[in-house]
Amino acid sequence: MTADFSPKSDFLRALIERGFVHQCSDFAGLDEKALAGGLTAYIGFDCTAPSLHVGSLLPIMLLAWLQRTGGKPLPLVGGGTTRVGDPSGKDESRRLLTIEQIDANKASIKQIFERFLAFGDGPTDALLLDNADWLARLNYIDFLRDVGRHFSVNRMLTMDSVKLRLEREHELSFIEFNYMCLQAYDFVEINKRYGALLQMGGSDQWGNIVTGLDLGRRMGTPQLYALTSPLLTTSSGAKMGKTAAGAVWLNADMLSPYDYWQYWRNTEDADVARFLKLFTFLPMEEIGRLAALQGAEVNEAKKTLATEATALVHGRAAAEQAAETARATFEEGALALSLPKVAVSAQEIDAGLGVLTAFVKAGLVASTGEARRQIKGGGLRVNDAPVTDERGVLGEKDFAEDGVVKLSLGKKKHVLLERS
Ligand SMILES: Nc1ncnc2c1ncn2[C@@H]1O[C@H](COP(=O)(O)OP(=O)(O)OP(=O)(O)O)[C@@H](O)[C@H]1O
Ligand SMILES: N[C@@H](Cc1ccc(O)cc1)C(=O)O
Repeated sequence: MTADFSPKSDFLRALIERGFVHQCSDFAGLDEKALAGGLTAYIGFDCTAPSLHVGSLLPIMLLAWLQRTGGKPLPLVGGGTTRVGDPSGKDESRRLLTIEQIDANKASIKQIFERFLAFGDGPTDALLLDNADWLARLNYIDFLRDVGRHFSVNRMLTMDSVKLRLEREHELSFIEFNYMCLQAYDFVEINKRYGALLQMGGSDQWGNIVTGLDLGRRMGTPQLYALTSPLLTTSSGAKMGKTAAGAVWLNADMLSPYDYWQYWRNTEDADVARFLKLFTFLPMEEIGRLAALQGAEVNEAKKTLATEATALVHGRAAAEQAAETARATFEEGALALSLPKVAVSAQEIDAGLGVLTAFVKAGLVASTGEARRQIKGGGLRVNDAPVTDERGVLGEKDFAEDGVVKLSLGKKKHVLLERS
């Protein structure tokens, strides 16, 4: 769809070459607006959780690219729309959140935008909007008469968010059915208030966004534009942002910068180049060089991805700290595995290997008496934990996953007892 279009504007060029574009209502028209300068665009984020997750990074990066190429980004929190609940891409009705929950979520979501966008009063400075400012005050009858009359229910029934529920005979409540009207109205209102011509979002938002284009046409706005990004999955088909352990949150109090770094470090080989383009601002030439790395060197590219992506969300210092912790942990692990090993039979372990005997077997002390003396002086450790009980017994649990237990005398002498 984008293959035969060569953009003239820096904005669309960056978006297309980095893989951000799934659909656009009018490439040529939007390119012209972007080229003219001062393009204002908005993206909405509902406050359904206390933090955004890596799936929402894609829309945030769209806003960041707009600002970097001379446009004005308007991130919007859905203080109003979250009270209704978007059925797009959802098989089942959402649980309605209380207003207190929504406000708490909103407060903790907001901070993330400041990491990616420069806010202020200048022409390309970002402004944070909240649709509760206009939606919460709407009068039902006035809204139906002024706005509702422009919506065709026939057309609404053809939208994916509605059609999929109807086809599967899954419940779609009236409140959810209204959601697209509110998002469409937002677009018209944001055009009036801030001159936004473009709304972006993930591909699941297409129906809601083009409903806004339609409404704008009927309510006399200038031509509005829609652009969506692909909904990202990893090469193995998992939706980005969700892991078996839960979502990959952006707020540090919900996922530590170290775990966030590790998430990116564990990227599948086939995704590295794609993710470098989407989730870092590294120049394309640098990404080209990293993408060409082969074999074990791919790990270098993954580390760069992890550090750059973490720096954007948590700051450069936290990202470098995470990279350093990962390096140290890895090197200590490698070091441990190259320590001298002494075999102990499985029967001996299963019968209960006394801690004193274990240190004698390892050759770290000459006798159980010496072992006792060392314990009193705090000189012996098992798997880095000081031994305090001379009657202690080493069991299955002490032999870590790879079947070894690390015995240490003082700081420098280590032996691995290996189950054989
Ligand atoms: N994996 C993804 N790739 C691209 N965009 C995404 C992804 N996940 C979410 N988004 C986009 O981020 C915005 C917020 O999404 P939304 O509030 O639906 O969260 P969600 O995590 O997808 O929801 P849920 O997990 O409850 O199904 C939307 O514009 C959506 O299109
Ligand atoms: N519907 C969007 C959020 C949104 C809310 C209001 C808008 O005007 C635009 C977008 C989502 O669920 O992700």
